[in-house]
Amino acid sequence: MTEYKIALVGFGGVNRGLARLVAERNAAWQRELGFSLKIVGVTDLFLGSLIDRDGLDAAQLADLPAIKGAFATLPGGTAEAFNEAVIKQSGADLIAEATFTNPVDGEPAATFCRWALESGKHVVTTNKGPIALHGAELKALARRNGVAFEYEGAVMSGTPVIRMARQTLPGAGIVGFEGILNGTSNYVLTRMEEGLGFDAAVAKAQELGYAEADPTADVEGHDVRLKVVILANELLDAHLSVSDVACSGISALTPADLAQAREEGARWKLIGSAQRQADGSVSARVEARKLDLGHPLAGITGATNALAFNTELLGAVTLSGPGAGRIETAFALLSDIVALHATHGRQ
Ligand SMILES: NC(=O)c1ccc[n+]([C@@H]2O[C@H](COP(=O)([O-])OP(=O)(O)OC[C@H]3O[C@@H](n4cnc5c(N)ncnc54)[C@H](O)[C@@H]3O)[C@@H](O)[C@H]2O)c1
Ligand SMILES: N[C@@H](CCO)C(=O)O
Repeated sequence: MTEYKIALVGFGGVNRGLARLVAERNAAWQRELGFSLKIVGVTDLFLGSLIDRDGLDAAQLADLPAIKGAFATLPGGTAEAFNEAVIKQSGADLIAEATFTNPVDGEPAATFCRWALESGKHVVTTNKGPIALHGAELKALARRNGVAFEYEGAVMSGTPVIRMARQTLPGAGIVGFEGILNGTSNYVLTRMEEGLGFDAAVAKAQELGYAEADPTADVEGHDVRLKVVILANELLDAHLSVSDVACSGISALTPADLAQAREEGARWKLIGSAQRQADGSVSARVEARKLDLGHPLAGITGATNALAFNTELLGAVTLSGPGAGRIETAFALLSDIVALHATHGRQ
């Protein structure tokens, strides 16, 4: 039986969700997955940090009030976030990185990943910044250090889009994709169609844990742009940078635009897409599109995401599932740990 010692970096919705899952399901994981998790460290800019090599109480962590410096109220805790110490000195062999996505340079999350990988620790992350902006470097660093770097949750939360394509579509000839890749903006469009105002719908998405720390990234398409870069580079072997992807969002759409679309038998959706061109290059974009109601993506509502792969042998292969949410995204971290257990668990 394997016990992974895990440190949580960033303790917002996602890693708190993981702590909740550890509290409730560790015993079942031992039986069903062949491993359990022991949380030995946790650090957060707002809450502080805490290390216990013998293991922290996951239920107590999950229930901790979200007040500034809250870790200082627990034995051995501090109000300061000692990120480097938690990553390097907590005795963890696995780091779950879930701090804010920085769409400009991926920092400081990319540095957290480097610290962990250089110290021979596996990394699982839901943070799009390090992967979209430093993915090749971090994957190479993981390989050099003989550890895993997994990031399934960065694109469609718990819905296994990267692994599904990598494991089941080789040979099918993926030549492009288009999809709804942001739960918040799809939720906002759905609620606006029901009559809620834009600001109220964004506030509700924040309350439900779907939105980025700055929801501008959701509604202006910046979040989808990072996901399109990740998918195109992973699955189309593109070498795209964020600046290669033209991007616009949904903030200019009014209730009247949505109502007009309904009268025309259509719906507005924020679509991220990429396509291999005849010369072998890959072009990609993010934009609001008015889709006929018969389009497979037109019926995707709320925080659900969907992605249609365009393949040479199968035509369109479409996957849909939750695109955001605390527990849903914590599951993505678990799925990454299952994957690394399969590849590195017996070393
Ligand atoms: N919530 C979702 O549905 C979802 C889905 C997929 C991916 N993601 C990504 O996962 C990550 C975490 O999401 P979340 O919903 O938990 O976000 P969140 O805003 O709830 O939590 C992030 C936490 O990170 C902490 N943090 C920020 N900078 C830090 C730093 N420098 N050092 C230590 N702690 C720091 C913050 O204090 C906060 O508590 C984000 O990158 C997000 O884009 C979220
Ligand atoms: N804010 C993102 C989280 C998932 O990456 C969304 O709403 O899709």
